Amino acid sequence: MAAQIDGVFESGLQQKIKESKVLVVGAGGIGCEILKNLVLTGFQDIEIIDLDTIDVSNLNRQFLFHKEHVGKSKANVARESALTFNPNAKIKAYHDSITTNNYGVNFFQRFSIVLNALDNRAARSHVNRLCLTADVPLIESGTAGYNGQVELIKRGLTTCYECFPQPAQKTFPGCTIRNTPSEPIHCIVWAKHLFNQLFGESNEDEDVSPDTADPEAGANVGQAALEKDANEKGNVDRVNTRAWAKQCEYDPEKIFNKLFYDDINYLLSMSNLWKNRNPPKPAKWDTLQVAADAVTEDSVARDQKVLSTPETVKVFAESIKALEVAFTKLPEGDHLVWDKDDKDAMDFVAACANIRAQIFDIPRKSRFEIKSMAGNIIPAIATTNAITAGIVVMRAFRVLQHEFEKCKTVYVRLRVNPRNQFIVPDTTIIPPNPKCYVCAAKPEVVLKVDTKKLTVRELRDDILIKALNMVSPDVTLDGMNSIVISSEEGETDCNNSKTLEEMKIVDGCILKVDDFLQNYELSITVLHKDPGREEVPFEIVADPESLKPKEEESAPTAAPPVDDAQPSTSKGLNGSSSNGKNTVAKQIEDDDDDDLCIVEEEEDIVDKPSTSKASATPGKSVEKRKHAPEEDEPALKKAKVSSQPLEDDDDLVILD
Ligand SMILES: Nc1ncnc2c1ncn2[C@@H]1O[C@H](COP(=O)(O)OP(=O)(O)OP(=O)(O)O)[C@@H](O)[C@H]1O
Ligand SMILES: [Zn+2]
Repeated sequence: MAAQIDGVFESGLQQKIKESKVLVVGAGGIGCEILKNLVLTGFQDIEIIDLDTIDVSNLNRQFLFHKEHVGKSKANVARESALTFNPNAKIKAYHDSITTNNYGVNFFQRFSIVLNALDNRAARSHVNRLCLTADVPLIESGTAGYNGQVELIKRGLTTCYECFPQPAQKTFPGCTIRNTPSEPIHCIVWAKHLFNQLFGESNEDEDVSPDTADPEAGANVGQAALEKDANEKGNVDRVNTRAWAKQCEYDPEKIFNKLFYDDINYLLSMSNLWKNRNPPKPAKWDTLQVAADAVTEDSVARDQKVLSTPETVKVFAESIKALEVAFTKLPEGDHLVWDKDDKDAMDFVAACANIRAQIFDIPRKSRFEIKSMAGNIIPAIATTNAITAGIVVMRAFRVLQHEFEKCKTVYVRLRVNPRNQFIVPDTTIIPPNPKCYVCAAKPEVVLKVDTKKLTVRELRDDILIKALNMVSPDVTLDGMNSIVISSEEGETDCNNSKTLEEMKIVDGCILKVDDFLQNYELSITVLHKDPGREEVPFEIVADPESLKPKEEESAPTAAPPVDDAQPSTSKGLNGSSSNGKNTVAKQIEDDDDDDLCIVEEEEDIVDKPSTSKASATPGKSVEKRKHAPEEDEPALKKAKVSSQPLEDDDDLVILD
């Protein structure tokens, strides 16, 4: 192998490559490329982990996988394929999630470097926290279409993955979705919720019926609304939607009339909503034509054009019947899972979204457009993955040589920038944010929430797990010695449905949160806020200082010393609206210009002999917390779409 021939690499580096132990997290588009690069450049001790199995759709860009591997573990097959390049390498594969408690700080401390090749924010945050605690350098990477990014995360030296707020995945207020949609995406979200109500995992938060608790409807919710009983949550209590659909044997006409005629009439009766909006126009099945002929099976035509109303209604009817068949085949209690690649599920969502759009006079979309919006799809491009993975491994060389100062974040772009760069390094290494809610000396955030409404379960699932990316949080109320949430199964279940107020968690209280698996402690100051219509259910502010009235100019923020918390920037997280002052969230724009030109300005992208001293893995010491990471308890995480702030330059980047 070329990499082992003397003179290809500077000898010190060659030795370090041989001696190092590398963990690759994720064996997908970037992970496969990284693994191939590692074995080809002489790395000999590699571990790779991926929780997934190989899907046909992976084969166009994950070149360690072939047709015969479909259905098999990604990590295991990646290992086998990579070994064919270098049978002498030692590769250990784990078919598992990195967020389980098999992989705690002790596990991470065994590595010289960790290379992330993940596709979701939850797993990235988790690895970020463990690498910080274990003090192992982490190279984080991601691509989105033609854009890519590689950054080093090193405790005390660079920003961590969570130092600055990332734009939250866009969510929409329930009343917009249920009562007053105004954009195609509102109808698409509603249609996905409807799918879940009828066939999927039904979720109280995904109610599709008119919301009489909408503050904008005011006291005057209309005659029809008054006549019907609303339940204590303000939802119109019909028989459970799924039970009702079953009773009427998924009759497309009945379902259509309920959703698009009765419910719309009901909304019309909430007259306050339509004072400054165009009212919706109810649609009744027998006044519509249903296409007589089959809607084209030509998948391109079917995907690209906006279907006529008769065609849409036909697709609606056919997809309901097909989903009914699939659903009734399942064992009692089981449900379907919405998948953009499932023809009937996608047809159903596209048809329902377009019928609702028409009712609300919102532009309708092609199936393809709806699929992209519903599935948050940005195409993965093999070349971007390959370039990005190449940069990851070159960055790994720098890290092994302890040339951290040369590891500036690198962006891969489609077109050269005004400086003629296609691969663009940042100008400086950005130091950690001293107010980071993860890597600061004393991580803290303020949580603004309606304490009369938020339940303990919602605090755990929506805030600690979903928004703050914890896995197994324990929560106590400061000064009261009371356990609010325990990670021990069942121990605090009795609190789950209580509101924060009922738990005596009111304005000004401080919660101490500890996630033993991540070795992560966070202090949360709770501020009560009254509910408002379009407001997000909660807001997390990572810099409590930013909430105080500005009396005097705060001292300018200097580059932070490693372990010292200092005043600085504010950040807003999640709950949807972020008020982060530093957030630069630009939209990724796909260019169609294919004229690529690689111009390297900085030598540090190119491999070059190094003169720096190298040492083995840096000394690490980790404080053990109350639970050993080996204790087993499966960790569940929800995937989130990630994207990050960018540098000062024109285009954006990032990535999942
Ligand atoms: N918690 C986790 N532990 C281990 N591996 C993970 C975890 N979360 C995600 N992954 C893996 O990270 C990889 C990311 O690769 P990639 O972005 O190419 O996704 P993909 O699923 O292969 O492709 P696509 O999402 O485009 O269909 C996936 O193989 C995924 O299984
Ligand atoms: Zn940080």
